[in-house]
Amino acid sequence: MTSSLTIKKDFPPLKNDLILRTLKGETVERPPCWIMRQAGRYLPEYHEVKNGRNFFELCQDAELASEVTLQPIRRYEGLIDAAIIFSDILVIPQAMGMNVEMIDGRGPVFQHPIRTVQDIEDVLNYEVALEKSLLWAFDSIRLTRMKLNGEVPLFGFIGAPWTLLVYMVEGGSSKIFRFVKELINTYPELIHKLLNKITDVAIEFLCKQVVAGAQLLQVFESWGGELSSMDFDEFSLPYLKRISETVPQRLKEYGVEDKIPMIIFAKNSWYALDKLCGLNFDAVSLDWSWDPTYATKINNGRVTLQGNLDPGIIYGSEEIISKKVEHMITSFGGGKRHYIVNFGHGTHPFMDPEKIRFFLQECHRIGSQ
Ligand SMILES: Cc1c2[nH]c(c1CCC(=O)O)Cc1[nH]c(c(CCC(=O)O)c1C)Cc1[nH]c(c(CCC(=O)O)c1C)Cc1[nH]c(c(C)c1CCC(=O)O)C2
Repeated sequence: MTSSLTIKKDFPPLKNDLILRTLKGETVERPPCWIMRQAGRYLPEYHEVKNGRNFFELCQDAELASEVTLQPIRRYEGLIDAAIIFSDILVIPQAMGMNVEMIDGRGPVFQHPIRTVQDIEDVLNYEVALEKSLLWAFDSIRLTRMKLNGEVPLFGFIGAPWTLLVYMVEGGSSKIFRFVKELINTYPELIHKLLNKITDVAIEFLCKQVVAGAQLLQVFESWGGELSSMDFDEFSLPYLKRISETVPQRLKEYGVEDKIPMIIFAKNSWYALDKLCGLNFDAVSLDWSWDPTYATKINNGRVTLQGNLDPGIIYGSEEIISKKVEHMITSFGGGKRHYIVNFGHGTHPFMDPEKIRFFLQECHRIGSQ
């Protein structure tokens, strides 16, 4: 078995570095394009590979996970400028000793969610061994880098600490966030200890994904918008800040020479945009609640912006897709600098892959003008 600690230097040379150049702040020929959840259930070839398997079983099989990662890159040949490793944000809670299953039609389900002080203490006392529990993730990244053959760079990712806490406490998806709100408003100090531990694991996991071969990183704060502005400052922002500052330092200690770009996606956290642009991330990904012109003004050239059309446009007509792509790209300043095309959130299982192709083609056409 390969050791996850050694940096492999003989991956195939990168042929498309558009997204990396953009993230360095360079002026480029057109905006790079990728899509959150670009692999998965809307693709018939995904179901063929999944073939009734359990979701986490699929993630943990390097051969199959790398195949699924490559599917959108192959299908939309030349239209997508980055791959994202096929895995899930919930692998961190798993590595922290929690049992999570993915139930079809229901989403993630935790066997024993954190509900009491004792539950928190148990997780705090759990000894995390990433190289053992997530060895499959590093193997999967390494194999995917080989199979990508330098076509496009590969993203590693994590869920941000607050979003992971939500899942660990609610035990799955939620609408009212009753249990996590109860805990943060009853035992804030203990919750901070837990968020700090999740952050430590998240930092380590991001760095080890890079050591295994990830060339850029995205942090998903999908439940950011469930916090008030004041609570975001307390329960999300400090941990995002620590991740953005510590990962580059730790990577140097790991012997990684290249600067690894990092993107933060904090969904519905509109009140935090100015603060997010001031952290040490290279890009901020926006959901569709943002007017690109206003976001560009607030950013004021500090970072690259990514996003942000409502993925729901894919259910619409080609004429309207074109119109909205045009509006998006021009409002982000034409797309030749500091801009990456994406949706404001992930694809849905019901989307027509050919409509997504049309969207990507239009982004190329309009972004090249
Ligand atoms: C919140 C979150 C999760 N996982 C993720 C997030 C952050 C992004 C977001 O906000 O959507 C991140 C994620 N999940 C998945 C990826 C793989 C790479 C890619 O984007 O193509 C990524 C980057 C695969 C997946 N993760 C999941 C699937 C579907 C599982 C299946 O095939 O049955 C996939 C392809 C399952 C998952 N995973 C999660 C939920 C809530 C669910 C169930 C709901 C749903 O089905 O959308 C947690």
